[in-house]
Formats: sequence, C-alpha cells, structure tokens
Amino acid sequence: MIKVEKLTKQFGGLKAVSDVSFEVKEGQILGLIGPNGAGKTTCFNMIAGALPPSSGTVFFKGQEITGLKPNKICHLGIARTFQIVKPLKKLTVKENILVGALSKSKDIKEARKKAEEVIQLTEIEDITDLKASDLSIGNLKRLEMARALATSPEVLLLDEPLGGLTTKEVENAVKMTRKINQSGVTIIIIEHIMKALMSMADYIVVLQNGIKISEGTPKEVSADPEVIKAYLGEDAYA
Ligand SMILES: Nc1ncnc2c1ncn2[C@@H]1O[C@H](COP(=O)(O)OP(=O)(O)OP(=O)(O)O)[C@@H](O)[C@H]1O
Repeated sequence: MIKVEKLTKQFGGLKAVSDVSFEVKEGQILGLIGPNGAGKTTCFNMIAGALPPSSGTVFFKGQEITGLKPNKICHLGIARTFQIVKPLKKLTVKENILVGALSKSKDIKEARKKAEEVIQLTEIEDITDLKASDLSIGNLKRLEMARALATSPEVLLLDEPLGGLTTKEVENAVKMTRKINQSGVTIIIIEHIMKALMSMADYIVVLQNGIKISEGTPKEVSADPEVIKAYLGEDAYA
C-alpha cells in the first residue's frame, strides 16, 4: 500500500532520517517506534508531503508520490493526525468533521453524508455539538481521528494518538483504531505507549537516530537485543 525506499531527510548537518526503507501492506497496522528524536514524525512528514525528502522515494499503491503537496496526497487517499491536534477551535465537532469531508468532496450533500457516516463509525455522537475549544485532550484526539477519516482515506497516519490519554481513554482509542482498521483502512501509527502499540500492530519498524535498526512482528522486535538496548529497556515498556 505504502512503500518507502531509502528515504533520507537532512536538516543542515543533521540526518534526521537516513536511508530508511519499509512497506505497509493493505489492511495492516504498522507501528513506527523509536526514542525521542529518532525521525518518526519526519518520516510521516515526508510520506504526507509536508516535507520533501532530501533523497529516496515514496510509493502509494505502486505510484510514486515523492514530494507531492499535502492536499494532493490527501486527495489520493492518505490522511494524517498530528501529535499536537489542530482543530478549528470556534467550530463544533460536527462542523470540524464536515470541513474534513469538504476537503475531499465539494458537494455539500455528499460531504454531510460522509460526516454522518464518520460520526457513526467513530461513535462520537456524544460530543458533536460541543465547540472544539471546549474539548478535553481525549475528546480532541477522537475529533482528530474523525476529521482525518472524513477525507475517506485508504491509509491513515496516526502520530501519537494515545499521548496524554487516561488509561480508560487509551483502551477506547485502541478499540477504535482496530475498528477503523477492520473497516478497511490501512494504518501507520507512531506511539510511545508500547503495551498498547504491541497489542495493535501487525508489524513494527524501529528507528534510532534516523536509522532503521530493526523490523518484524511485535514479538520479534521485542526480543531483538538491539531494540531492547536502544528503546525497550526504557520505562516506556511498562
Ligand atoms: N524542521 C526541522 N528542522 C531542523 N531539525 C528538525 C526539524 N524537524 C525535526 N528535526 C530534528 O530531526 C530529528 C528527528 O525529529 P523527529 O521529530 O522526526 O523525531 P521523532 O522520532 O518523531 O521524535 P519524538 O518521539 O520526540 O516526536 C530531531 O533531532 C529533530 O530535532
């Protein structure tokens, strides 16, 4: 579904991402992990078109999309959520979701229908009339997911969707992520909460200092001494 080949991003003297290659197959949940500053968000930025790679290639369903603009990539079927959520604060949850739908279809009737579908899928009915500025972090993250889904993506890039959530909210977000995946959306997810991520992901790619140091199933990666040394030995693996 998405394949990156030798993806590299240089910021001045810093190689934030260095020759990274991986692939996510249709219907999979791929986890992208690594310590702070490993290059995970920079990878997302290059896939979603927010940053042009210094070198390397991004393919979506076999078509090269390297360096295309974010709105073009969104139109092709790749949506993303942000670590720091960015809703339109003065609008309600429902209006924010509608704005997401309108970025895909300019037909208001069609966009309304899509927004309703997404509201049902994400079970967000309880907060649709609240203003985005009045939402808790947990509800902001629910909105962020719904807004991305309103663009009818085939691939969803989730950047730390569980950050700042309570234990109960993490449980609900994990269930929702699985449900969205089962509805046919391929997912790449950056997450620091290892236990939750390992329970969702089919496959994991591990970055450290911009370099891919390991990949495999959650079981394989958790047992890789290189990964334990670099990352899983931290308190995060609680
Ligand atoms: N626009 C930029 N300009 C300069 N350096 C940057 C820029 N964006 C990221 N970096 C640097 O690139 C490296 C990788 O950052 P990135 O945000 O991709 O890491 P990350 O793995 O997502 O980290 P975290 O888990 O903390 O979010 C870091 O050293 C960061 O400071």
